[in-house]
Amino acid sequence: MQLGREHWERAFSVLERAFSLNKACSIKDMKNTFQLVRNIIPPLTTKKHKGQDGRIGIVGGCQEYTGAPYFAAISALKVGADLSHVFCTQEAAPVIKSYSPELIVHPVLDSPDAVQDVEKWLPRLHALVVGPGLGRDDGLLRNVKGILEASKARDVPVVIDADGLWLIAEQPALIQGYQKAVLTPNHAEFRRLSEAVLRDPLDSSDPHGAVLRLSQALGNVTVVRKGERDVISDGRQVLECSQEGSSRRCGGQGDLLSGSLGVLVHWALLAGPEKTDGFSPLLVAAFGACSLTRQCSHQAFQKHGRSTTTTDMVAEVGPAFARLFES
Ligand SMILES: NC(=O)C1=CN([C@@H]2O[C@H](COP(=O)(O)OP(=O)(O)OC[C@H]3O[C@@H](n4cnc5c(N)ncnc54)[C@H](OP(=O)(O)O)[C@@H]3O)[C@@H](O)[C@H]2O)[C@@H](O)CC1
Ligand SMILES: Nc1ncnc2c1ncn2[C@@H]1O[C@H](COP(=O)(O)OP(=O)(O)OP(=O)(O)O)[C@@H](O)[C@H]1O
Ligand SMILES: [Mg+2]
Repeated sequence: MQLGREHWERAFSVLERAFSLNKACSIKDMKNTFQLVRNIIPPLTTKKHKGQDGRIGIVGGCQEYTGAPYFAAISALKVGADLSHVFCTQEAAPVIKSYSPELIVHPVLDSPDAVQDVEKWLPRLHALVVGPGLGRDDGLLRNVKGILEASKARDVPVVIDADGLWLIAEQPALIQGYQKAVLTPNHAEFRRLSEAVLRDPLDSSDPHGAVLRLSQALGNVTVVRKGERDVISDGRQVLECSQEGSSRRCGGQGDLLSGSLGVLVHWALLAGPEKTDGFSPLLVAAFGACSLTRQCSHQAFQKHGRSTTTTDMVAEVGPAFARLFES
């Protein structure tokens, strides 16, 4: 289905080059940004083997939270990854397995050998999503610190969300300057992170500048600030995604976003900057994940209204993806 002028105007209201004043971008630019996302999507062919379109790992899942890693892992598969692994605590594993036979679940995160147990999978993973449903137990966070260090050493791209961002706020050096990292804070996580890194109260009058500055202070790590509008920056450029979503704020929507982003980050890095027209591949991947999540929310809300939950959104990943990126 062809998307109309109004759609593009809503979808992408502002494109801002860093250090320049706000410049409303033309409809041509908006279309082009969606085109950049399309450019990074690998074609479906009969010539590929299982795994080539993405093997994604999710690090999270503990006694309290089993839904979040499930949403992230299943969303990665629904976007188009071939295999989705969850590294969680022993207790959480049977619960997460019971939600879906499609996930590969490793009950290792609270073991004394957690770092080695995850590390041996790293050569086979294209991206790691760290944090959904992780919780804030000190022992678990120590293990995750080791997993992040091992991922950096092997150049594995990482998306950091939820309690993974709690760890980064405590120890920003863990991610400082790592060019293959994307952080996806919600409102509260952004404030915590920003105040920890910049050591200043957050300036709420300048949302674009705040994201730009945080990214710069972290050495150009890509930051996605989720909210009524999503603001994305790599410290050089700022993109805003205002794709129409819905007014439902049920839990788990951010998990859908981070899981989807895990796959898109892999695809974007594989495609490289030639396909993203000078934009950082991670910026394009982030724009893709934000617009997809919001479109899922929009479509699910049209069907389910007030009773919309993240499970309803997961069911929309395929149709929403096709509508935004394959039409
Ligand atoms: N089904 C599951 O298993 C799910 C599990 N999840 C997992 O839960 C863990 C904790 O994650 P989290 O997001 O609850 O984080 P946290 O830092 O405690 O912030 C919460 C506080 O921040 C505030 N706040 C938030 N947004 C705001 C806004 N826009 N504007 C203003 N305030 C806002 C708000 O404050 P309040 O309104 O209570 O004052 C709220 O209480 C993590 O592991 C995550 O993955 C979730 O993924 C959901 C599905
Ligand atoms: N006020 C809003 N209006 C429209 N969309 C929003 C609004 N706030 C958040 N979103 C969208 O909801 C999605 C998840 O963002 P949110 O801030 O809820 O993340 P989160 O708190 O991490 O979610 P989770 O419950 O999974 O932890 C994003 O796609 C974001 O664009
Ligand atoms: Mg969250």
